[in-house]
Amino acid sequence: MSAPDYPFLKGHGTENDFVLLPDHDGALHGDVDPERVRALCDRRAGIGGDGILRVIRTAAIEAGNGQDAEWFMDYWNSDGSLSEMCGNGIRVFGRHLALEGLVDPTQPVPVATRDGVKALTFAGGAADGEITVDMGAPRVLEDTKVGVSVDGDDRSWPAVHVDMGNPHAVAFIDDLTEAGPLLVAPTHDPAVYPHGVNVEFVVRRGARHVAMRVHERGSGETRSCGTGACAVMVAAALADDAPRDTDYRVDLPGGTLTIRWTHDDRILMSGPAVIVANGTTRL
Ligand SMILES: N[C@@H](CCC[C@H](N)C(=O)O)C(=O)O
Repeated sequence: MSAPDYPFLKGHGTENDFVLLPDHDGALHGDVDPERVRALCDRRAGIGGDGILRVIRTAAIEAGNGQDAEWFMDYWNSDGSLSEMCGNGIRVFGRHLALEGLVDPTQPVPVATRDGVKALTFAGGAADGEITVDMGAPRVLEDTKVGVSVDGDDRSWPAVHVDMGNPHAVAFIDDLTEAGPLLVAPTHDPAVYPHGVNVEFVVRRGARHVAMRVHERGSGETRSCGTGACAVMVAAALADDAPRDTDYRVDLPGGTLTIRWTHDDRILMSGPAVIVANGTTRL
């Protein structure tokens, strides 16, 4: 008997790339488990991606319990671990729902996640324009420290601890190359981050304009991280004593995101989201 063919799509948001698994009622794909996630995300033996977005109805997944949204973003990192939230992923997820006619892009679209419901607003139609996500309120916690080792030289920096539903450590540095190749996770205080942390390295580019690199928990260095860009904006706005409702431009290796911290303490993240392929997989 041949292996079943499962439907998948591939998409990205500022080159943070994902394999989408449409599994609307939780019955089509069988188990989505860490081993399968790693196989699908493998860039040589699989389809390749920084993570998996299972597209499932909130009613069909326990993590969706009590959330008021039809669709649940079941996000997995490429190493098979779960995360509470993915800022680029949720825009790609929304683009897919809109393209398939599963939601109405002329209205705000609620999407349930492990960090609660987020609302998506589409600037263009289903297929075009940026998508803005209301990411909710950031939590700024006590400062901490991160470090890397570059050619045997140990470097460390103070870091701002920002929780965007998932954990972040934001370090301001002088030059983005200072952080080295980021092939392994930067050192951090395990007492502060018992479940690991996403680490952002940031430089100033101008007024309300920064650039960053990120080492993501569970995925390694990626071309972009939406929650990371939000954490960076919060750290920069605090350092600048910026008034609320000011837009920051955040440049990442894979593109640009615009982030606003509103007067009512919400973070709005705007950026592109693209579906590039669909097909079937035996994985
Ligand atoms: N790339 C994502 C964040 C994905 C989750 C992260 N690696 C974690 O483990 O918290 C984004 O765009 O926010």
